[in-house]
Amino acid sequence: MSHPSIEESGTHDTTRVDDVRIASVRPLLTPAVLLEDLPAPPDVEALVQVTRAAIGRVLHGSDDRLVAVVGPCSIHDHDAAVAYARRLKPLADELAGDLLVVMRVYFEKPRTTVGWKGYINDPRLDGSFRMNEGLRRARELLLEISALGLPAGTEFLDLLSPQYISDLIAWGAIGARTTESQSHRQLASGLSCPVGFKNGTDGGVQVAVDAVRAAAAPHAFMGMTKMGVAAIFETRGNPDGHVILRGGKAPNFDAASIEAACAVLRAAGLREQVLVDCSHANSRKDHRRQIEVATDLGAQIAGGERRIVGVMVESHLHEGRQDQQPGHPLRAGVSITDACLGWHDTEPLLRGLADAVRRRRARA
Ligand SMILES: O=C[C@H](O)[C@H](O)COP(=O)(O)O
Ligand SMILES: C=C(OP(=O)(O)O)C(=O)O
Repeated sequence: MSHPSIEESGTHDTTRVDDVRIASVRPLLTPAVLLEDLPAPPDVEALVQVTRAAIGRVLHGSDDRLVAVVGPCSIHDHDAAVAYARRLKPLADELAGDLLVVMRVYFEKPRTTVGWKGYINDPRLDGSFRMNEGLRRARELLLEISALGLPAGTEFLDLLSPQYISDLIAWGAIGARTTESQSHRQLASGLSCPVGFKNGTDGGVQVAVDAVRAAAAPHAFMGMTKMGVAAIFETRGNPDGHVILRGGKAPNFDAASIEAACAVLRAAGLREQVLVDCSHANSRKDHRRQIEVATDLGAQIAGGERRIVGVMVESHLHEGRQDQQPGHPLRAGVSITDACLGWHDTEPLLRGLADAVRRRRARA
């Protein structure tokens, strides 16, 4: 039997029994240092607070607008993200009577197997994993987008990263691959923003409904304080959890699927409401199908469906996606993860949804 060489085994000390598969440990800056360097100005804090409260009112039925979480699948380029935000902001203002627009500012990507895990994990896109730089750049971007007056939403994937950025987040998501995770439900129970839970990748809605229930309850769990110290956190529970339908083995945005999801919520004694992701398995990963999904949702909303409280759209400056290839510069404003709608299709899509909300209101 051949044994790996000492070099291959990742440690030079063959007597070790702990950390034998840890290749290196590097220092991580503390949240307190980053927040001191890049504090949230009062106007940004106010934007975050006002938006969280407004989303809460939508979820609790006293605001009849539709939450629209719109933006790139993932952030990889600061300037392109700011350029996108500059386009979205005037439209968000124009449609603000009908849509509560939150920009998708996703820094952490859960992968089916392996792949680039996002701007915080690897901001230089080259496997150098400069996470201190990633956290700093993420916070800088959130501050810049918020300073435009546009609130941000993100997926919380890592359990420590919220300490660095969550004060700048108006709406959060727990993804399809982590909705069933106790750790993520505990995290959500202590987050200050409304949190949507995706249905499972197989389409299972029960796990997301269970997550809403779990996150509404208080929990005690281990975490890290802003000063970077291990701590036991005791949470109050998050009353603003909700389900996000993202499709699974089949899409689940049609009226029958909305009813089926609401039946599961009803059985659990929860608010009958869903935010519908036009992308992922609902678009069968074809970005252009998001238009069909949004059109169908618009028809349901215009027909009086009040249980659709929000939509999610993956959209960038330009449509489609691109692979990173050594020696080939990336095209600006094009996704490097899932394919996105371009801006030219996003604008009419949002106008159509706003019109649907107006028609629903007129019926009421
Ligand atoms: O939203 C992004 C992707 O769908 C998700 O992160 C999974 O990506 P992958 O299947 O390409 O790994
Ligand atoms: C990863 C995402 O979605 P899901 O968890 O539904 O796959 C996403 O919204 O970026």
